[in-house]
Amino acid sequence: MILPDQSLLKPFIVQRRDQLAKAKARRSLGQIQGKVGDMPMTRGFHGALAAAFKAGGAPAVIAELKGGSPFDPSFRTMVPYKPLAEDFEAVGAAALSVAVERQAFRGSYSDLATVRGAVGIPLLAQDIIFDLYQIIEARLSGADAVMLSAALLGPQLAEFRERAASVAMDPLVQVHTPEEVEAALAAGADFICVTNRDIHTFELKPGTCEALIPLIPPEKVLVVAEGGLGTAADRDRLGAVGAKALLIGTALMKDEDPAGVLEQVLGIETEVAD
Ligand SMILES: O=C(O)c1ccccc1NCC(=O)[C@H](O)[C@H](O)COP(=O)(O)O
Repeated sequence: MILPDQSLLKPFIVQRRDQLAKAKARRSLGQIQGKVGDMPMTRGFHGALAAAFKAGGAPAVIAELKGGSPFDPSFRTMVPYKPLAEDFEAVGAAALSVAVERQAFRGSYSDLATVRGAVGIPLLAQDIIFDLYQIIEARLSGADAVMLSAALLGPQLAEFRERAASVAMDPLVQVHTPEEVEAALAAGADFICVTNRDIHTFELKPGTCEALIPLIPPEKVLVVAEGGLGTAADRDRLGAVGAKALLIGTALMKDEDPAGVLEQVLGIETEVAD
């Protein structure tokens, strides 16, 4: 793992490492791996986004459920996940991202299991992944995809991608710089998420998606855009540069009417009663 000393992610990783040590003391990697065969087959996350893009001709939307955010300490949500996930699916989200990391994103594997029981669309487990154990945990909790940060994993990226694919999950590789785009492509990524946010400083740099997406070959890679997005204009603008999906979290979760925001992004007209 590559973790600069000044990374704001550091305290969260220290805590996550501690949780993982406890989880491994209870059940080893070998033990949890042995359980994967008992799990139902995953629902294709990449495939669902590709199909939604093809059907709609505009970027699909991955709606993210999270209880908080490391870059916005004022953001805490207690919205019950089951009805929220059902609403997102009914409105037209092609897939959902569910935070499973406790300290930074205020999520849990139990949140993921709740959402898995509520909807039929595929799910991404949103974690800060630096240990192969987390990939198997995500699979056993019902996730169909995991986010792998090129910045954090560095030369381990290919190994983590392969491990996710080996348990039938779609690895989505997160990038924020031209060098990370290069590293993702060199690691064989066919599914890349360009983020406007620097994961070490938490700084939002609007325009990163527009600058980096054109560097990615569209015939080989399905591209997702994320970070500070949440309007129909974002969808149009990023669709025009080649994004096939947007991942939207804060703009939905901070609003009093998350499904209403999703409707606006998707351009769905709602009838208003007189
Ligand atoms: O993925 C990470 O490891 C990560 C670490 C630190 C900060 C952000 C990180 N990922 C980005 C997210 O998970 C956001 O939730 C996602 O981009 C949605 O962004 P937003 O719509 O701005 O909430």
